Amino acid sequence: MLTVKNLSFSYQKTPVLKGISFKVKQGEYLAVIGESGSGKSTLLNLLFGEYDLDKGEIFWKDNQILGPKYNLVVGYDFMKYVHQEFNLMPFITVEENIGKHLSNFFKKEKKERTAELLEVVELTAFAKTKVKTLSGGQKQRVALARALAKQTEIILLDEPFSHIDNFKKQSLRRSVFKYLKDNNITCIVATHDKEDVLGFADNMIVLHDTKIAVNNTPENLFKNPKTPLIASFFGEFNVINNDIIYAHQLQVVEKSELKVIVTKSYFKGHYYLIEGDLDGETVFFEHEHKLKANHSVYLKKK
Ligand SMILES: Nc1ncnc2c1ncn2[C@@H]1O[C@H](COP(=O)(O)OP(=O)(O)OP(=O)(O)O)[C@@H](O)[C@H]1O
Repeated sequence: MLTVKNLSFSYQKTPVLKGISFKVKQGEYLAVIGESGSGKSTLLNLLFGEYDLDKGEIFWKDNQILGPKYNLVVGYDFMKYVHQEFNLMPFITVEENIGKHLSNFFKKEKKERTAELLEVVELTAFAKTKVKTLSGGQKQRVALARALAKQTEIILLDEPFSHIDNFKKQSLRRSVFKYLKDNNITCIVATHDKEDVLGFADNMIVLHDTKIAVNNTPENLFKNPKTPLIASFFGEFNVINNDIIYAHQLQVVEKSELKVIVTKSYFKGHYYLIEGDLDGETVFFEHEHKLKANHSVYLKKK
């Protein structure tokens, strides 16, 4: 269990995080979301022991995570951290980078483990390629595999798929999160992307204004977003009569009290996102066809 108790931290005078408390069980995945600058990376840095806390405590099982004031070397054997900068060795190959911290004493194990991780991050074809010639997304995958190479109990990932192209992203996510679950590795992921969360995370916390605004399952937060900030993480939404309504929850009907003048249709693949005007306010809803601008339609919540 990871236990964070009443954590507060500031780089200078202004507090970045205040009174943060949460728990993550072994093998669970906690997503940390929040607007840019809300302190997601700072929280991961603190969990890793990179800074000293102003207040509070962090424990992994019985081990207290302490900052540089108490530790000569930052980090613990049971924890790995993949930063936004990957810190790879550019002049050696992908497989050498992944196996960098694995003992040469167990050559066969090292080879097998490296091969397994190359498969997890879908880079088997690049095993012998020098890292300096890789793209940003490929480097990100090497960094992930390297962090997983040595047995770890907990892994911290900061925007882990941000550099990966859309062709690869979905299968890579499935592969990495499956690996983490299968190996009972606790994982804390800071992300802007709902696709990193939905279908994978056990819980998510939303950082806002130095605090945890909510801590709940993605499903509960999606179905019942208490604030526009939470709803905005999941998709386009409207506030109509103080009610938060996602664009996909509105349908066009013959007649209703919500008369909307269409302003624009955006092609989204299997549907169109329609922008309209409802008594001077912009409203978004989904529709299977493109709608003509300036036409009026009536909307109803599904
Ligand atoms: N090394 C630092 N020194 C001083 N202030 C910092 C430092 N790193 C971050 N900050 C400040 O702390 C606040 C939180 O930053 P942080 O990087 O944790 O946010 P974030 O939620 O991860 O943002 P993003 O989503 O843009 O990565 C910001 O106001 C930022 O300017």
